[in-house]
Amino acid sequence: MSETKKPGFFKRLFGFGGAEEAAKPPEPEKPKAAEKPAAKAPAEKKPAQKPPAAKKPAAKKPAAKKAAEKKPAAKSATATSTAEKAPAAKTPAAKKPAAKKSAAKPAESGAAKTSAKTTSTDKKTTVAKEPAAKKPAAKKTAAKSAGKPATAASKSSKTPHEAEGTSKTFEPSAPMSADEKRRQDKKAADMQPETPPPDSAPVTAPGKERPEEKQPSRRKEEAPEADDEAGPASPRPPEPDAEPGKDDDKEKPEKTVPPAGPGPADTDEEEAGPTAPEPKQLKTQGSGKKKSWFAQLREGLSRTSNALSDNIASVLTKERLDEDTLDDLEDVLIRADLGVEMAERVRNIVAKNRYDRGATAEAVREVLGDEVSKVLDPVAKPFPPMDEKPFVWLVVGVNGTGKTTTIGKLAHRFQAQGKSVMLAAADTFRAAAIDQLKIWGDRVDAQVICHDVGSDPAGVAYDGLKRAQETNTDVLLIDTAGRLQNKNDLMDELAKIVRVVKKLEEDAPHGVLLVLDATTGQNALNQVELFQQVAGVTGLAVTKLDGTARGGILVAIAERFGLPVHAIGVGEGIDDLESFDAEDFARAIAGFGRENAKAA
Ligand SMILES: Nc1nc2c(ncn2[C@@H]2O[C@H](COP(=O)(O)OP(=O)(O)OP(=O)(O)O)[C@@H](O)[C@H]2O)c(=O)[nH]1
Repeated sequence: MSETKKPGFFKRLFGFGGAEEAAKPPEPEKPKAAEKPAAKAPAEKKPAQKPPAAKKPAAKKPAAKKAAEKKPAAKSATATSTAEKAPAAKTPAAKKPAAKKSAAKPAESGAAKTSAKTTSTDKKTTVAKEPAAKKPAAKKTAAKSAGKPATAASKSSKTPHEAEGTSKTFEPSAPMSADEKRRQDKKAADMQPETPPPDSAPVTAPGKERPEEKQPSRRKEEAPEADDEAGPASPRPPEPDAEPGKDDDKEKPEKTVPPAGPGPADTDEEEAGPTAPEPKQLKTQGSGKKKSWFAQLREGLSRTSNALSDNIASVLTKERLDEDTLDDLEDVLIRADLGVEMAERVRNIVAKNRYDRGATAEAVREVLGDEVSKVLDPVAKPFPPMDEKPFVWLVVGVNGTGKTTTIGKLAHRFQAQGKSVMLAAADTFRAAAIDQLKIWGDRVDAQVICHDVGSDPAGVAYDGLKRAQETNTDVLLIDTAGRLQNKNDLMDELAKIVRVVKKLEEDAPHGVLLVLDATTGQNALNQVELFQQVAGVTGLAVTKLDGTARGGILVAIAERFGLPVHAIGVGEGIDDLESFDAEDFARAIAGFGRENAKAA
């Protein structure tokens, strides 16, 4: 594979977020402190940390609790325009000879790639790749929302471009001589690598709000076996303004990767037609020295843990703990998205054990680490064995959370376990989404089943499963769109996919993986709730834990829903998907190094 740059490069080069970071409003939570010294296991380890485990936290501050739990008002679905009915002016992919492309060219334009794809099992189905050969491979508080990260309003009011702060053009202000002009042009050209081309799709933090988009023309196309289903798929609504995952709670853009793939804010892509996005810059597997898992996690969560550690230290200024200090501590924990239950528990333990003596920040972090670990331990579960063949994963989630990327990473991971993998592009909303999956298919050398943009997602899922059965493929990963206008549309679409695949395989889908973006903070809780209702989620993958200050949300999710967390995303690279280790995560978030680690 020829992924050229590591995605983390720009991130590390610019710090988290680069230009975007600079452009965003200051976060209250962070007096930027140097990273805490790692691995400081307190000498007197875990003093009497045996809290009455299920002890109901003191019934104090009910109002506060409510306030904190109150969800950031999910925006109501407001988009009004109706789906366009323009018949897609596409020509069904003609049967083309198999032209398996080298996966080593991710940088090729997707359009070119697309045209080179092998096609056609069925009329409209495009098989983007020959079957991949098996390759063993390699409350009062939230209340304090005033103090809450300057998230919401200020951010959401930004246009993508404002938020990105990236588009730079070079315009001479006055007529210039030819020489000057040449010099200017050269200068501009020299800067190009660091500056996204002005006409490239802006890449912003996923899930960001974007202006209303034009609906891609949608051809009515039904799943082959779905005609007797609940009628044609409801016409696609326009891009909603009010998706569960993209409102005020969204953390500021974490990063801007210069030439980037189809981020969620790629406003122009729909209109631009099926032009493949620039491939994301992936961390090439095996290239460079890969950090240990814990080091990567610790680094990724450093924003969360640094902010938390600093804030904990800042409230523990008195010699003795008093109620005010404990309240402040609780607030700090709630603001870190850890959840009210966790915050209260830690508060109570600290109060119980340390009240008369005062508490050090380190001791509090010890308590926190232990408690977080207890909550996460039961949900840290690897992927199931996937004995069924093909094992069908329906991958769901709000747009921009990292579904497609996670699918690519998973394909790579499953292949490394000796499984053959097929991908189905049932996110037919955007051409770019389909192309993005194809690019991933190329990278991991997996067959991609796709139809045209605007076609019926259930049809794609059906064809994907059929093809996976025919080719004896081990795992089928179905990408879906999460950009539906409202819950009913979402429910209809996902329900139809499920009905249709069940016609071929009664037990399918065998797993429903919800991909959550950790940077969305509390909104992730709403998303779990919604997708649990509409799709029966069986497990979670939590992405973008690298560089977010809101990693605590995973704890709140675990505490509230108890759903298995199969994997976490800690970067954009193909290898940046890790199994979830509760203790490692707990220690990283509490700002400790890992004892006995060969890590770091
Ligand atoms: N830093 C970081 N970025 C990630 C991670 N996972 C995905 N991304 C990036 O998030 C952006 C959105 O990812 P996608 O895979 O396109 O998300 P999606 O849910 O498929 O989006 P739609 O196709 O719009 O529904 C891309 O720029 C990814 O590279 C992660 O774990 N860490």
